[in-house]
Amino acid sequence: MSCPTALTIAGSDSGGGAGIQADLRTFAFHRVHGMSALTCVTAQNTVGVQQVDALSPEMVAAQIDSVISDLGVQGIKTGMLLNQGIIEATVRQIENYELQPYLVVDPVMVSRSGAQLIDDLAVEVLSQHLVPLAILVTPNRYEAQILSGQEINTLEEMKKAAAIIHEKGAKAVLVKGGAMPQELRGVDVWFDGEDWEILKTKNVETKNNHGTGCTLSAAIAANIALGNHLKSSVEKSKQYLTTALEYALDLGKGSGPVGHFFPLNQDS
Ligand SMILES: Nc1ncnc2c1ncn2[C@@H]1O[C@H](COP(=O)(O)OP(=O)(O)OP(=O)(O)O)[C@@H](O)[C@H]1O
Ligand SMILES: Cc1ncc(CO)c(N)n1
Repeated sequence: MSCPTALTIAGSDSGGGAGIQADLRTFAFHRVHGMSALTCVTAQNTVGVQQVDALSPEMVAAQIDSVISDLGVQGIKTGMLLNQGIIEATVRQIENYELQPYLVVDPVMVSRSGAQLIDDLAVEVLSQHLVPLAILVTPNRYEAQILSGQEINTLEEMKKAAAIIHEKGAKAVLVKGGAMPQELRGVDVWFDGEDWEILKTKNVETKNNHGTGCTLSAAIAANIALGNHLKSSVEKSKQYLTTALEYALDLGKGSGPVGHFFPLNQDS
């Protein structure tokens, strides 16, 4: 039996809510074979990130070599890339294997709780060298502020930031509204250079929202691997994420993980 494959280039979250753990669960939900190139290990839980250790850029590149040369790939997402060396290694491999048509970049820099997840130096390299290769880049409010150099408090400012980030070369941009004020929470702005779309779902009232961004970008990569067009991949993934958020798990003392396999949760 053949099966589409998707790759996450991202960090590990020991608490299982975000990072490769969320990505691989999301791939599995979509019946896509999940593969991973691990960039770093975080000691992390629902409350925060306690410690981080990086893998070497060579090891990140080697993992990408291993999976691409043997299994092939139809959808890719990047998550927490941590430092300049890892970002540069990722950029080289994307270019070597001409993986740009499959690449979704979640420019993980600052978590919604405000924790910095990437070195200062790395921000510039990510913005200048990785973002331009992507078919889609999915910044949250804070990341969009950094990438666009503008403050974002309103829907108009989300749209303006999306246009500025699009100028950097990404084919499309989705500015996510999870960290926006209440009335805009759950509202994301899509821009592909021609069309705008405001993706709006209800604001799900829950403190258990750990891994929303990872889950959304992994679902988009899975939908691309399944052969869906980019825009419809984004729309389907937004629906998936919203339901997963409604079935989020009340675990830990902080923000619990979203419920990736919500139909199973429903039965139990
Ligand atoms: N309370 C909410 N209700 C509905 N949708 C939400 C809510 N919070 C976040 N989302 C949605 O979750 C997705 C991820 O957005 P968010 O801004 O949380 O990303 P993020 O900060 O990268 O996530 P992470 O917590 O993984 O770092 C977006 O589609 C956003 O609209
Ligand atoms: C490993 C990892 N990747 C991404 C995020 C962003 O949510 C996180 N908290 N941890």
